[in-house]
Amino acid sequence: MMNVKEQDKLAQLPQTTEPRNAGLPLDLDWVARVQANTSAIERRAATLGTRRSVKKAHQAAWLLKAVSCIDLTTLAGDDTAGRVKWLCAKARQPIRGDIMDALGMGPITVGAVCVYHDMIAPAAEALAGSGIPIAAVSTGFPAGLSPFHLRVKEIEESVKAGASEIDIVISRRHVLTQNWQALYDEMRAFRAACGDAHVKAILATGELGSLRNVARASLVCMMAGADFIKTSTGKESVNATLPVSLVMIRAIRDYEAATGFRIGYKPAGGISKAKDSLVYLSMMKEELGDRWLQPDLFRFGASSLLGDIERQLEHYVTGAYSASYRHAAG
Ligand SMILES: O=C[C@H](O)COP(=O)(O)O
Repeated sequence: MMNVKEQDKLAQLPQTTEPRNAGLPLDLDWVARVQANTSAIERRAATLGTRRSVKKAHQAAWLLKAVSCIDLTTLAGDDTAGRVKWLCAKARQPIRGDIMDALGMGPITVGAVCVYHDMIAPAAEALAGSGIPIAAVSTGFPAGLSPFHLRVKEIEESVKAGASEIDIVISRRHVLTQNWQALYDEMRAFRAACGDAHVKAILATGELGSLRNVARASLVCMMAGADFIKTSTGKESVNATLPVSLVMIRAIRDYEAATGFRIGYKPAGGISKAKDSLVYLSMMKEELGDRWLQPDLFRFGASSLLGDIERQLEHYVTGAYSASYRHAAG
């Protein structure tokens, strides 16, 4: 079985804290220069996950790395305090103790728990003392079409209630009409309302019309101070995809090259298989480097990924697959 020495070195990288993105004045010339070569991006995306695979102990280490980067999410109209408390217990001990013992691993946690505003209080109670952050979706999630002052107020209320990460949704219409000033101003206001809480800008890429729009919206949100850019709410008909991810992480790379600020990336929606998480991690490593394999710069927004990862790890330690219903986080 795997022990710490056998682990891939990526699992031992230190947790560090980045200086926070200070943002930039809106640079419309830079925005206008941004293009996206859709066919080249799709060709590159098609190669991801096909060229190399990680096996056995290395795969187990990568899967544990993926677990540490999950924003364990419940965003359902029928969420209850009971469901959120169960999720928080899972966040504290994401992989069963017998599997972790067999792997020779000490305790790990997920990156954060992600909930609607009304579920922050039960999450705060259940996560007390764990150090696991609470992320709250905000600003009229998922459509973002409530009155602007209420969207700002919602952020303030969620921070007051105990969320240290706020996942805002942008106004898609500002992107579709190329109104970059309006998008920038909105994002600046959301960032200001967050105070010390970190802000993830959800672009809802499935509704932005083109990869070029995704690239430009990513850049504008970073200029306006986003700490993370995130693909989707999980509620659009198309959520996280590899082509969209390539566009967004290359925008992150360009922004770092120009400003020195490292922005986090959160693919979200529809990522439910362990093998998909490995593709995302290897894409981050290849495109941005090892620094983006830490939860302060990379998260999966996922409600059911953890269950499949636990099932694969159980297979690794026992040689047998159990039924997926036994891994209820799936
Ligand atoms: O931000 C997280 C997403 O809402 C989760 O989407 P999912 O339920 O498809 O994993």
